Amino acid sequence: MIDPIVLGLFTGLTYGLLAVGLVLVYRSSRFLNFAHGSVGVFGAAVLSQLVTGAGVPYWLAFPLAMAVSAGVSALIEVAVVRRLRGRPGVTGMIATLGLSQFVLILALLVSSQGLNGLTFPKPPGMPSFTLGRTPIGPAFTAMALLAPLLLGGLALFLRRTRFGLAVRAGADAPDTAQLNGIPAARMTTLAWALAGAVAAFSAILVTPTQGAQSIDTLGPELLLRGLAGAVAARMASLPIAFAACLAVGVGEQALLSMGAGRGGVSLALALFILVALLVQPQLGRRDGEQARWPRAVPAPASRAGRTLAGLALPAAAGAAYLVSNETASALTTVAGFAVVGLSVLLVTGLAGELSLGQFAFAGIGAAVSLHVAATTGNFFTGAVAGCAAAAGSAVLVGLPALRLRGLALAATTLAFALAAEAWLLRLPWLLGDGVSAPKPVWTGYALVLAKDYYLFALLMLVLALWLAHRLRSGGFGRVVLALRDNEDAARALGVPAPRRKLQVYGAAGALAGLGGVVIGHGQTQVTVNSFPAAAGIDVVALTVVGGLGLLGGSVLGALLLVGLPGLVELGIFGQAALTLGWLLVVVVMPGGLGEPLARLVGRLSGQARRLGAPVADLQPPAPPPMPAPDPLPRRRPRTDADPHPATALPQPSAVVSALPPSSPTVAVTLPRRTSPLVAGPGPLLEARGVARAFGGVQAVGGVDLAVGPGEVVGIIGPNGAGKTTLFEILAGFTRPDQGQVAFAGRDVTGLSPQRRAGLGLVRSFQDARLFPILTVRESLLVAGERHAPTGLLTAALGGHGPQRRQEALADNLLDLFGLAAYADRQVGELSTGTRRTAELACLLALEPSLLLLDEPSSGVSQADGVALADLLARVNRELGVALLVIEHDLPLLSRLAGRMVAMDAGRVIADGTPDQVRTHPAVVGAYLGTDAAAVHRSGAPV
Ligand SMILES: Nc1ncnc2c1ncn2[C@@H]1O[C@H](COP(=O)(O)OP(=O)(O)OP(=O)(O)O)[C@@H](O)[C@H]1O
Repeated sequence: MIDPIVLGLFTGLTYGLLAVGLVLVYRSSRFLNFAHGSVGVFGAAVLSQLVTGAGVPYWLAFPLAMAVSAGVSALIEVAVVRRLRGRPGVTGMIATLGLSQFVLILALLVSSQGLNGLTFPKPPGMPSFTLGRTPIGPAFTAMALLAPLLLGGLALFLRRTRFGLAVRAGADAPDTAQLNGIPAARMTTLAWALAGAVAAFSAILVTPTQGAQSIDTLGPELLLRGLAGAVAARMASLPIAFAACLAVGVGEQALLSMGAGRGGVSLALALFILVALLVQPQLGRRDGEQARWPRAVPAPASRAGRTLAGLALPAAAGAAYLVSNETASALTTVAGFAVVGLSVLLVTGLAGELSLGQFAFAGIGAAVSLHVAATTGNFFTGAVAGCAAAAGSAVLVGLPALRLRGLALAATTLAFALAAEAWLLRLPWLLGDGVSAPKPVWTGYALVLAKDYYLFALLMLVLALWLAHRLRSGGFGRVVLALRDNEDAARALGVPAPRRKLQVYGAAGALAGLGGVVIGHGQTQVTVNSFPAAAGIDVVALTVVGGLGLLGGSVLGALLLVGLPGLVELGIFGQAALTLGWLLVVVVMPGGLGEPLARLVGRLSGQARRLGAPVADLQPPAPPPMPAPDPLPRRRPRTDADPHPATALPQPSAVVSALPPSSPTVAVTLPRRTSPLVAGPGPLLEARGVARAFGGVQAVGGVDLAVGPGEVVGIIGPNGAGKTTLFEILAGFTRPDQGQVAFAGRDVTGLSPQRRAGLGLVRSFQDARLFPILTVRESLLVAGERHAPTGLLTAALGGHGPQRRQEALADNLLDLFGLAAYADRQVGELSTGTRRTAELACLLALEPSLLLLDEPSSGVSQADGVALADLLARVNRELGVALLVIEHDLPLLSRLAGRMVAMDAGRVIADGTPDQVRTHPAVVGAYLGTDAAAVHRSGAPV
């Protein structure tokens, strides 16, 4: 037993150092650096070259190599990571995946004989001995002696020195650090440099312990072990990350000594990471990221892309008759990768998540298809079973993904991909030691020749393109985009987020399975090597390079990244150039290569059309007047020195709104309800003793509140009183620690926000962000999903029924709310006033019985605020909708509400008519300060 523990502790030291670097980088840049291990390997290659090539003494070469890795890591931060700021976190992770490959190739160029553990320099002067039965070599001894020194030094540096404190401050709160004169950007670079040096340290000492294994073992597998410790430490605490890695090392050796093999270890690691992530779901959040995703390629360009595809298809089919069988095989692989790439297009391009496991699903699809086809003698039954198995696996992996997002999903799927390669796919009922592949038979003709099979692969690619197009372009794609853009807003509009996400993962899994079928049946004998974990990274890379917003992107990417090396012998320099090329595309071309290409074709075909078009057709339609975009509203800061919170601050009058302040009641016609208002015994909404604490803060502490049918109730209270948290509880976004919420006589405490929205309990948001990249019309179509949902199958098969009903509803609302001029504007471009109008139109599309409105006047001009209040009053009067309104603007609220509730420190302190509440001593004391005059200045109700 002593042996695994000793060995485990030694290897754990290495993993621990990797984890320390990962945490440092994560804390400074908020994303997972997949290149971390490779940067260390590069340092090891430099050391090897210095010592064996240039004869530099080992202990001089050691710090030099660490310094080189520090420099490389810092360079990555400056040249790549910094440029990606403001882009979705997924892009950053993809870029570091590319960097990882590129730096590994550079390491091979530096140390051309590779990093063979047997020939790699060992630290001189370090003792060797035997512990139990375990021989401890000089590298292990150096690790045991130097790792604590390095860690101690790092801890002292971070805790005690001015630089170290600045690094931590810059990493934890960059904005505040910047305000305090700390150059946060430089500190981030320093954190990256430190991480790079630590990575080199561990790679230099671990390589001599790796026997004859190659550089690959220092890739994703080693990274995964460091990652396991890092996620156990919530990507935050360096000591916990290090300690967890020691445990990982011991666990790994224990499993190996029990004969679990590499597969068992990979499986255990995957489960460890999954559990570590699930018990701390805050890591799953997007870390406050409001990703700025580029809009999909505009319609004319994508039309041009389709024209291009229309021309390319006959050419690709014709190629079958011109090329050799060998080339046809290579092209078949391109088609297979392109099909798997389409699944990435759905998961990453549409849903905005990074899955590194798509190729593992392809492997599962292939394995099942091969077995079923062989058993039934029918290829098509096999293919369908393969796609279904891949879809099922994707849904299973996607289940935890409902809670894990961003970095967490990437980490889980990487772990899954590695476990699939090392264990799952090796199971005898999947690929085992290899399965022979039956060929499809087409009307009695077996597609045995590579050229024939290539044509079949092409057909499958067209089918996959058609399916992906259907899923992306209709209501289904729109809903998924809405979820990516603003999940809370989508759920508030009744979108069933978990079901929709599982559907995307499932559909993407089926496409990946189809790709696997194409690749698998194209070979004679299929082994795990046909579906390596690294291909999961390649397939993401090729889709991003081709263009995530473009259907043909994965085809273009596959041609370049799979076709080129498959058809031309590139050599190591060629590989390096190709990897650098795709990396550059990821960094500088957010739309990939496909977008400019499609635009070019669009321009050319536009010019061609213009040459033959009558002059009148060439006049572009006049654009609607463009409102000045204003920044998202911020909460009005309130301090003790601001005793007039009830007086609305004058807002910039330049804000153009769809609500003309002078005649709001004329401009908007309210939609008629098609469903009756819900009602039940007693009040419409009733909260009983609801409480919620965050850590030590009791945000809501036992609130009772009732709102009757058709009633308008205002909620006031100083900042931090717990108003928004109460709303979150009422709408279902936050679970109360105690208490119940009933709506229309039904206990809804356990219901999701979307279920409550479906019942008629609908909320708005303080920032009215809605869906920044969707247009106003598209947002209304998403709201229309409540009455006419788009089913997955309907979407895949191209049914238009729900779309037509949604369009009729959207057109009606656009007219009624005077929003027609903005229909095709992206919501993110609109002024706050217009956005609020659009949000209200979306909310009313749901035909609510009760609207929860969170500071509806925030960020709009005073005049627009008055107009908005009048409109809300009409919503209440004409439609019978009850309103519960949080508002700091007391005069505005007084126009609207017949009853007011005041909160302070999480409790209701007054409840009554506006007059009663405003003059209530507790309200005066808590909300307006002790100055009674302030109450009068704040505006008496009219
Ligand atoms: N997710 C959270 N995690 C930790 N603390 C939270 C969280 N949400 C709210 N709080 C804390 O709970 C308290 C109540 O916050 P809440 O936003 O509900 O107040 P509020 O009355 O809506 O304030 P405001 O007028 O500024 O919107 C505050 O101290 C806040 O910092």
